[in-house]
Amino acid sequence: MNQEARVIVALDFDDADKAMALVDQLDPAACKLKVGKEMFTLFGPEFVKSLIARGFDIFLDLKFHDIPNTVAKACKAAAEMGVWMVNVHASGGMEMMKAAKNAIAGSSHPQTKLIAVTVLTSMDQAQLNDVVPEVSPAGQVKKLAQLTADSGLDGVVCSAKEAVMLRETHNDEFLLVTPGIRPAGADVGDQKRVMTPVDAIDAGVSYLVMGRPITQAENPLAALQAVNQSLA
Ligand SMILES: O=C(O)c1cc(=O)[nH]c(=O)n1[C@@H]1O[C@H](COP(=O)(O)O)[C@@H](O)[C@H]1O
Repeated sequence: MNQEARVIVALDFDDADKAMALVDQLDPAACKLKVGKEMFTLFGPEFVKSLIARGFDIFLDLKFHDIPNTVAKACKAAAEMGVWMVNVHASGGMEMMKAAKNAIAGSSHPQTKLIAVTVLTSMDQAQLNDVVPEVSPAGQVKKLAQLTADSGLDGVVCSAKEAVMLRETHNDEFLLVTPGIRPAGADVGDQKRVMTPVDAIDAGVSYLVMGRPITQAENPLAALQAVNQSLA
């Protein structure tokens, strides 16, 4: 594969051996990997470092959301682990995002990308309005993406449904990383704002985050290959 891998496989396992059995089948040229709250809480930095040692780009998805000083220090620690990408919640505000960005820039691994979560892909209008009244998911994503760009971050996590709208104001340098990706006919699970891989890339998405459609497939490698072929 000559093109950079666009699929980020979400390793959401409660068992490191099961995760490694999957990783053993995967090629760093064909996908990147995401380590989230479950696996990081269970297996920590050593697990992340073992994946980096195998040549994978790692998105450390811990969605930091705290006061600026705390988030900045957490992001610096993540960058110094050698991860490719780390994230915070955009709703933490500009001061928090700028502090995080500056901390990474001053770390020993300043190339680590920093992106911000806008509105979780598991939220629909009703759930969002329980938290923030009288806004649509698209409206809230637009506002938080602008705040993220103004804070100097590398991009956002959003749903692919918002990609076309965001590409009207943000060029390709601004990364759109989208979970909630489901091949046609796949089980949606708890995701609400979903799209197929091909439609997402056509809409201007930079990277597709895919968990269960690959990790829970009977043949995960074949599932990943089918996605990559559909994008070729
Ligand atoms: O930041 C994320 O990665 C994320 C943000 C978001 O809005 N929605 C979302 O599903 N995610 C993550 O993306 C992955 C999606 O997994 P699947 O629904 O199994 O494909 C999970 O690891 C989630 O934690």
